Amino acid sequence: MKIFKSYTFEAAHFLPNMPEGHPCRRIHGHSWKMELHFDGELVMPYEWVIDFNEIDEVAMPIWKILDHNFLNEVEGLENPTSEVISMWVWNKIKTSLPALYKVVIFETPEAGTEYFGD
Ligand SMILES: Nc1nc2c(c(=O)[nH]1)N=C([C@H](O)[C@H](O)COP(=O)(O)OP(=O)(O)OP(=O)(O)O)CN2
Ligand SMILES: [Zn+2]
Repeated sequence: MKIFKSYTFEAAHFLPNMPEGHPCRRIHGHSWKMELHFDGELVMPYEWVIDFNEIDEVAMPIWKILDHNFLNEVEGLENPTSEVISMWVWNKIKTSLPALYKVVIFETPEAGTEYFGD
């Protein structure tokens, strides 16, 4: 059984490795979406995989780092592509919630990354 929770956050970034004059090298902002997907058996007698509230307890401290922040100043996000952010989120969550099987980052409604931990 697969379950997920999603979180939106507002954050600014720029991509420092892009060439001079490239629009992504200028500071700009997005309404990002982070999805956390889990895979596991139903736990009885609750008949759920993980309590959504337990996911929140792990995810919210991470969300607080990201929301209304300048991502380039966050340790590990010096080059904050969607790919880097999805790996960063995975590494922060996987130990606490081992059933994590996919992190999805939407940089815009049309573009983003899926990361499965390898
Ligand atoms: N593989 C990646 N490509 C790009 C990333 C990224 O993280 N991974 N990031 C960017 C920029 O940050 C850009 O802000 C977002 O990309 P884009 O989809 O091009 O967004 P736009 O709104 O500018 O695109 P439209 O053409 O208006 O749809 C670029 N590439
Ligand atoms: Zn961007």
